[in-house]
Amino acid sequence: MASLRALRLSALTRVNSPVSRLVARTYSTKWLGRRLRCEHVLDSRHSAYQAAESLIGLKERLAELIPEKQEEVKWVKKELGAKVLGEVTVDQAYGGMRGIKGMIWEGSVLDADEGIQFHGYTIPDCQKKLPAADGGEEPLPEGLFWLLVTGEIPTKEQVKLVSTEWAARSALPSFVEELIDRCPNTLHPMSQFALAVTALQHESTFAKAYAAGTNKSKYWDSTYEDSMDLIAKLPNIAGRIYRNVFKDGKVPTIDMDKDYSYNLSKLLGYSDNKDFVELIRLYLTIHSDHEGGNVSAHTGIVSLEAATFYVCDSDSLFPTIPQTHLVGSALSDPYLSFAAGLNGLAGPLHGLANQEVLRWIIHMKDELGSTEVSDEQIKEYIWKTLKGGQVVPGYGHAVLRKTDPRYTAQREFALKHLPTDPMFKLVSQLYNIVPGVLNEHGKTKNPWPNVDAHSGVLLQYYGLVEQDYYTVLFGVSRSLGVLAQLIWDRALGMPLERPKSYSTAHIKKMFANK
Ligand SMILES: CC(=O)SCCNC(=O)CCNC(=O)[C@H](O)C(C)(C)COP(=O)(O)OP(=O)(O)OC[C@H]1O[C@@H](n2cnc3c(N)ncnc32)[C@H](O)[C@@H]1OP(=O)(O)O
Ligand SMILES: O=C([O-])CC(=O)C(=O)O
Repeated sequence: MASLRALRLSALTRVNSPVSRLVARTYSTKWLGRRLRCEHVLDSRHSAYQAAESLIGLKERLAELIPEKQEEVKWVKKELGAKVLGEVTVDQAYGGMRGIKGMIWEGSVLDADEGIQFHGYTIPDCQKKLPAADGGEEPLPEGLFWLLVTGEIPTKEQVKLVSTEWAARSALPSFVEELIDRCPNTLHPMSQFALAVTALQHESTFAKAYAAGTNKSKYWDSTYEDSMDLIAKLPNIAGRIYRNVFKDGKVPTIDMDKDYSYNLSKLLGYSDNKDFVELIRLYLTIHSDHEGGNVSAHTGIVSLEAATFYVCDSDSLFPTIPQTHLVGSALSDPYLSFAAGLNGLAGPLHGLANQEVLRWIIHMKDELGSTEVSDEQIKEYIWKTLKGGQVVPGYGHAVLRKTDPRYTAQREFALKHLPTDPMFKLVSQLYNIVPGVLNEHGKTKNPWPNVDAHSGVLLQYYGLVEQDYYTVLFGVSRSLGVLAQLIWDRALGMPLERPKSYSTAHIKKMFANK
């Protein structure tokens, strides 16, 4: 067996292209010795890798881009470093730092009216340009990850390489499987998710490289390796949690020939339904990244550029961006950083809103006795929520001021695949009513729906009805955005984040005579 393996490896290595070297290295150092499953991969993939000989793989392309980007950033800092990005008021310091421009995030930029753009590509652009699976229409999230990392639209073959590599890296260490299996079913799936990701830190290439005294110019390499491993392992973590908490605890195996979304669907138990798999491809693409200031991104992984801020009405410098724990900037490895981000995503004002939305709608349906309800009944239900001092989940946004294009993409999916579903009709009815009520209420700056207002109704249509699980899927997707950025943070040598904070007493003192 060993000599057969060695033969196959040397055959791969003889194909002297960057891609085959990458694949050979991946198998030889990480997987081959450990997983018999890789035997099958080598058998079935060998010819594919030879055919892919002329392809540039993701890591090779990244390595080409890093020096260019480093030069670009050097130029921007030299030429534009003294420019002022904005002012900071005391209100903003108390107000969750809304509107403060204090971070660099390469993968995406959010426009209040247009929504998210990934390296300038809108969601409809991505749906048109990113490769889809054979027979499918929705973009493959592998392609979106490529776009986030490189700023370029990959070819179908390049996307296939990423799918293959993620499948090959997907196995979990047995102690992580056992850890998940030992969680009580009553522990929220998001807590199990963060726990498992933290435990995977045991495998961190970055942590080992750092401990071994690696030169910091090489940090991006081990950060890339960890990020690819971590993303690859998420379906096995997410699937295991779902099967343990809600099903029979039996976890299907990854199919080495299939794409990431198919495999996630398979591990959940829904891959027989091709429309569900398409939904997951869309879901993982659109939830991936939302620039740098959202809670999951800036908790876990952030890069702060040295911008200058002033307090309005004051000549005293106020360089304060009092943020929470910006774990990645402390050179915590990708596992620790992403686990921190997941804990932020698990909050009901952020990613947990998707479970809250479906719960709120089901509660409304139960209270009103049917999905056939009048607009007046819905209005009353919304007012009851507001008068109870609660938020209407799925509506409002810290930055967006129009309907979230991620909502629109999911609505279009529903119009195509489940136009007559009673719950979808209810979601559509809410879309026509909630903004008016929120406007009348008069507090919310953005009365329009966000991404979470739609995702649950799609998942429940295909039988994935366990709302408490939904944010785990969001977390799997968010890994793509935040880890792409973390790789760049290390490639660009972004510093430890440490903004300034003040106490209320200090602020009063600062402005006592002004
Ligand atoms: C993937 C995502 O994270 S998308 C967001 C998911 N979260 C939700 O859907 C939860 C419901 N929405 C909200 O709570 C908010 O709109 C947030 C948290 C998303 C944004 O918060 P903010 O930027 O503070 O919103 P905004 O500036 O409009 O808030 C002003 C007031 O309106 C209230 N408000 C905002 N949205 C809503 C809402 N959907 N229902 C009721 N009240 C709301 C705020 O609670 C705030 O009240 P306060 O002055 O008593 O504190
Ligand atoms: O941008 C935000 O603040 C919240 C959000 O929609 C996301 O993170 O996807």
